[in-house]
Amino acid sequence: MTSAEETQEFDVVVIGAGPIGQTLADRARAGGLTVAVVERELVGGECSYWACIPSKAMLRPVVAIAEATEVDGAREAVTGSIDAKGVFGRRDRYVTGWDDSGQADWVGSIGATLIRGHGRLDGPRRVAVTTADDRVLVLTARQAVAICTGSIAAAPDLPGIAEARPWTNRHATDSSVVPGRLVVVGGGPVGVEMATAWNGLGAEVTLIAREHGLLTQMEPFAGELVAEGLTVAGVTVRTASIVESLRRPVEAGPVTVALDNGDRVEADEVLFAIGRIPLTGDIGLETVGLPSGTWLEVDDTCRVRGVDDGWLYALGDVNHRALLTHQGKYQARIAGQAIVDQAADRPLDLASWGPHVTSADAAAVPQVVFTTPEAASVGRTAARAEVDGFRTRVVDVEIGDVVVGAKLYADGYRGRARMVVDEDTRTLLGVTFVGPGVTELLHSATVAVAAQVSIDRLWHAVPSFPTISEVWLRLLEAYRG
Ligand SMILES: Cc1cc2nc3c(=O)[nH]c(=O)nc-3n(C[C@H](O)[C@H](O)[C@H](O)COP(=O)(O)OP(=O)(O)OC[C@H]3O[C@@H](n4cnc5c(N)ncnc54)[C@H](O)[C@@H]3O)c2cc1C
Ligand SMILES: NC(=O)c1ccc[n+]([C@@H]2O[C@H](COP(=O)([O-])OP(=O)(O)OC[C@H]3O[C@@H](n4cnc5c(N)ncnc54)[C@H](O)[C@@H]3O)[C@@H](O)[C@H]2O)c1
Repeated sequence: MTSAEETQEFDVVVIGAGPIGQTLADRARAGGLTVAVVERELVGGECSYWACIPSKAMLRPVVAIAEATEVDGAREAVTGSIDAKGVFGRRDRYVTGWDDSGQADWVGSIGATLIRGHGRLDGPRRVAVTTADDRVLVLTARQAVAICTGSIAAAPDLPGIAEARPWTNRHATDSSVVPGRLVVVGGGPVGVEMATAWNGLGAEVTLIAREHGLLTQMEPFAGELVAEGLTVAGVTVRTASIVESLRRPVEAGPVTVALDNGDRVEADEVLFAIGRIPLTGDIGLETVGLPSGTWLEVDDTCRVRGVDDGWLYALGDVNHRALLTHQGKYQARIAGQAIVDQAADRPLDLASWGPHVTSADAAAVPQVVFTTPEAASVGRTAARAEVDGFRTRVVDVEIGDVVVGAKLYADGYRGRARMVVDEDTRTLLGVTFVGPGVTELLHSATVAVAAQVSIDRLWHAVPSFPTISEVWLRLLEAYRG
């Protein structure tokens, strides 16, 4: 039982202080609302400590070296091997030694109240927080409760999995020891990025993907070029391979990974990067009539479906719209505006691309995979556009053959770009770039897709010479024919 003294009232209660919960708190505070943010582990969430930030801190040195070796004259200056200690030191700085006091201070600096503990819904508009010393504090929310609890790595139910003690994204991003041999299972973004990072750090890496290619959410050529890049870098890539069991008979000994074709791969560590499961199993969803442990289905303002009065929001990974930090933060900006406007009795504008609708979740999600080569995409793939019923035309260019800026960027540049055009509106449905140095190019495509810029107007967006951006001209020329 909780006593009346343990109850506090706020306009908004946010469960989970990852990047998405923090962004929502910021928007609600900017709109003058009172906000409590509940966090049970580290303020900053998975992204700050075991995902985006440490992985990119580790990948950047690997990519920098790979790029230098693609430039005649610079290549000769790359001697010796990567300094793993230096890379780990760099990562440790970016994760602030897994100390969240800076981010906790930031929550205070915006005028939100940080409450440390495990949050659970306790009926409509109520959140019960169990603190580390087992006190229960009840928070009530006048306007909204936002579930921003994120996700954890999925673990397969395989014989020998417990004794194998597999790595998840956590060990893959916080280990300061380079295993001699590492098996990475999963050909998605985590798998290919971690294979790139640990191979660059000196591990002998085998990447095992159950599908026929890698990065299957992107255009097929993205996975093909990334697989080629991994192979050239020394990674053994095995696609269409299923892990059937694991064995680590001696605790300090190697682990053996058994594949469906009878092959065995021995390694010192095995990383499972096979997707995520939502952290919704122990957050009191049943107290508001929702099933627990599932992804939360939301409308386009990120309100959870099936909840009366629309007071419950779910943002970021938990709603499974796009498991990306930037897209979850976008949802938080939109939902935050909706919560603030509703509190002020202002009507919501629910038109597509309006201020209270996360239209980009469906049409313009950008993603960069930081491999060598980099893979960057926004919007629909050609296959997706076809399934969605668009009348499309698809144009491809080999970047290294036709873009002078790319040739100058890397001798023997290998990369490809694709533009998927909606023939009825002559606007872009999706764009993909794969190649060295394309990451910073992606936002130009995101602007074109989200703003529905017509092909005819794109001719007036002149790329600087000689940059990789001139790929836009080559795509337009290919479209014109
Ligand atoms: C290895 C890896 C690399 C990635 N790289 C990128 C990248 O480069 N770019 C990108 O955009 N995305 C990347 N992602 C995805 C990105 O990490 C997630 O999309 C992002 O972290 C989602 O943010 P979130 O706030 O929803 O969840 P999280 O970051 O997981 O934060 C959720 C927070 O809620 C807390 N919490 C959970 N349950 C409770 C509870 N009951 N009570 C209180 N607190 C609770 C957790 O402790 C956590 O702090 C990567 C993912 C992985 C695994
Ligand atoms: N740079 C980035 O933007 C970035 C980097 C890392 C992760 N992320 C995001 O984080 C999320 C998680 O990434 P992820 O790569 O773990 O998941 P994912 O779901 O994107 O890819 C997992 C892959 O593992 C495969 N798989 C599933 N079960 C398997 C099994 N039992 N055995 C073998 N393979 C299996 C899937 O078919 C899939 O190809 C993704 O949504 C991703 O977009 C983004």
